[in-house]
Order: sequence, then structure tokens, then C-alpha cells
Amino acid sequence: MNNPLLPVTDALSQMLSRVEPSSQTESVALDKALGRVLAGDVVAGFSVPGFDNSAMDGYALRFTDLTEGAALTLCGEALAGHPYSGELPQGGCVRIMTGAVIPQGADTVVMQELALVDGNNVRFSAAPRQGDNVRLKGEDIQEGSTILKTGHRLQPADIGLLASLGQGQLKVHKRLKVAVISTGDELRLPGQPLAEGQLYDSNRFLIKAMLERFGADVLDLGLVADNPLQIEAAIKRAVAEADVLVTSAGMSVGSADHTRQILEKMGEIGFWKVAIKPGKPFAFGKLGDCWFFGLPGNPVAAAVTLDQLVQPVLKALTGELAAEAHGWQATTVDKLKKQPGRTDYQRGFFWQEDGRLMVRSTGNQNSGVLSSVAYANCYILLGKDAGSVEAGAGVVIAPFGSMLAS
Ligand SMILES: Nc1nc2c(c(=O)[nH]1)N[C@H]1C(S)=C(S)[C@@H](COP(=O)(O)OP(=O)(O)OC[C@H]3O[C@@H](n4cnc5c(N)ncnc54)[C@H](O)[C@@H]3O)O[C@H]1N2
Ligand code: MOO
Repeated sequence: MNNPLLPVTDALSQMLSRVEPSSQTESVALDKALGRVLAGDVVAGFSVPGFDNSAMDGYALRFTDLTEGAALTLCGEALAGHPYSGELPQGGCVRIMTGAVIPQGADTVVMQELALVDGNNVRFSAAPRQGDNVRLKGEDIQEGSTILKTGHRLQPADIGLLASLGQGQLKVHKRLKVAVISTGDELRLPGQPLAEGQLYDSNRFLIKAMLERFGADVLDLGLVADNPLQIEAAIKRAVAEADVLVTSAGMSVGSADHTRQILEKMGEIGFWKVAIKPGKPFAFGKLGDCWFFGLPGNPVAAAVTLDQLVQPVLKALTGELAAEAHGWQATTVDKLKKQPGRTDYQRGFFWQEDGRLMVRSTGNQNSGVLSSVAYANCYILLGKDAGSVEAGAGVVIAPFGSMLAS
């Protein structure tokens, strides 16, 4: 009897229970930190803004000095970077620019469009409310607060936030070095002519692109001929130089590929049948200190398993906090064919219409049809035991993450 298929959640928990975040960290300059994973909490050493300042070009004044019809006396000016020194005298006001420190004693700024200036006398055409146009110290960040947590992957706004706190260097986890190998006698490199029965090695380019999006350092070990000595040499190089090795093809039962036997000889690898479509044959294990992921050869199966099974483990290895999985309810406009038995990660395109999410299939869902991924912006998730879904039915979709979409 066939072994039952391993549920996706079990495959993930088995892998995640074995890996630990790498303890290797490094210090990087802020402008090189985009996409890196923090290796420590960032605590604000001071408040931002660091002082009460004006949100407008105008006049800073003491609210209680305003009496209807009476003018205030212009006493000086405050520019960004050039504060007004001393305390605002009773009945006075200070010409102030956006970003300048609010003079001592002032509590309100009136924008210049509302000011009627006659020499040193300043009146206003409308009464302000106390505190208008004053940006308070610490309204963005409070001194001592944890602004970003360890395990956070830095996004552009984080880089700006860290700059506003004067953080020039950051402690981050080292990038993972991930080796990629393709094998298969039928494969050729893009740019070369094809003979009958041959095709281009698209998986390696796809896998490298996805790993680059992940933020790994990719070690491309190329297209290796289906020859045991050459495959073994390539795997040995990966083990010596990389933290992780990703291969594609040679994972299913009838494979004429040598990769599987060599891997079994060199390390401790589990060859699994995961209840995922596409991507059933999948291998995971360790070769020395190098983690190994064997993706199926069919291009869509390679992409989906890299995204859904490998990416969470790569995140755990880099110390990145796991993102919460989110599924959205949508209505399918197409009938979706499915056999019970595996969780389907069908490829679809979703959009919003009259306040509802709609999704359509991107066509042929065979695991060799890579255009179904290229034209998609989401997965349509169909549960393990579900059968086909009729057009008009509700389904769960998961928008592509950064490995597959912008
Ligand atoms: N008797 C069975 N046959 C198959 C099973 C099964 O359970 N029993 N599973 C099927 C499933 S599901 C998948 S997925 C594939 C996986 O096969 P392999 O991982 O062994 O890969 P190959 O057979 O070597 O290749 C499959 C397919 O992918 C193409 N390929 C391989 N490498 C590349 C590359 N670098 N770039 C582009 N395309 C590539 C290859 O030419 C084949 O067409 O097995 C099913 N069979
Ligand atoms: O696991 Mo597959 O279904 O041919 O990709």
C-alpha cells in the first residue's frame, strides 16, 4: 500500500522543528540595510521630533495673549536650525518657519496666510485654537520605546525611521548563502540551440530570481550534466561553501537521475510525498552543515514548493519572524477542477468589483505550465479533501508574497 501523503502543515512543522536561526550576525551601514533582518531590538535613544516645532510657516504666539482686534508685536524670527533665543515676551509673536523650534512661552502657530502685517504689528483674520500647528516632541517616537523588533525585515520606511533616530549602523543576521544546481540531460542554457526533446533550464533562473527576492546570496553552480561524478562534485562544492543547497528535478519515483542516490549517500535526506499540488515529491535534510531542499522538476512545482515550503524555513534560518498567513475570501468566476487528496495551490488573478474580491484562474494548471504563475497575482487555495469548485462559489485566495510578486 502507498504511504499516505504528508500534510503541508506537518511537512512545515517537521522542517521548522529542526532549524534554528543562524547566530551569525554582522553590522551593516544603514544605507545597505534594506531587506536585512534585525538581530536585535532597536530602542529609541531620544524622542522624534526632538523638540516642539512648527508645522507651518507663520507666527508663533501665546494663545492667551490674543484678544479680539488687538495686534501682537513682532519680536524676532525662528528658522529651522536657527531657534529664537529667550522667552517670548508678553503680547509678542515670532515669525516662524516650518520645522523651527517653538519659542519658549509660545504654544500656538498661526499660518502666514491668516496674518495681517503692518510694520511690527501682526493681526490675524481668523482665531486659532490653542496648540494649532505645533508638532509636539515625541509625537512620532518616544524615547525608550522599542521601535523595531529583532527578526524584523527592514522595509524602506524602516530605513527612514532608523535614520530619523540617527542609527548609522545596524546589527543584522548574515544573509544565507544558497547554492542552486540544475541537472537533466534534456536541459540546455538559454541562448543555445535546442535539439529535439530538449528544453531550456528555466528552473535555475526562476529559483535564483526568487532567492534574490528573498535576500539570499545565491551561489549558482550551474547546469550540471547527468553524470554521477559531476553531480557529486557540484554537491560537495555547495556543502563546502553554502548554508543551503536547492536542487530541482530527480525527486520522483521513476527518476533516471543520479541526484537522489548521491544525496542518500552523502547525507541524511528525507524524500517525502507532500499533500500539495503542485509539488508532491519534495526532499529535505542535511548534508554536513548544509541544509538541503530538493524541489520537484516541474517548473510550477519548483516555484510553489520554494515559495510555500522552503521560504518559511529560510526565514527561520535567517532569524526572521514568521509572517502571519492570510487568506482572503473571493468569488471565483471560473469553474476550478480539482481531485480530493492534496491541497491545491492553483494560480489565479484577483481583483475588486463592487466591493467584492473576484478571482479567475490563469488557465492550464498543469505543473509544467509556468505561464499560469507569470500571469497570476495570487494562489487559489483548495483544501486537501475538496473536489472541484463551481463558478460563482466562494474560495480562499492568498496574494503572492515578495518571492513571486512586487
Ligand atoms: N510514476 C510517477 N511519476 C511521477 C510522479 C509520481 O508520483 N509517480 N510524480 C509526478 C510529479 S507530481 C512531479 S512534480 C514530477 C517530479 O519529477 P522529478 O522531480 O523527478 O523531476 P524530473 O522527472 O526530472 O522532471 C520533471 C519535469 O520537469 C522538467 N525539468 C526538470 N528540470 C528542469 C529545469 N531545470 N528547467 C525546466 N524544466 C525542468 C523535466 O524536463 C520534466 O518535464 O514527477 C511526476 N511523475
Ligand atoms: O507535484 Mo507535481 O503535481 O506534477 O508538480
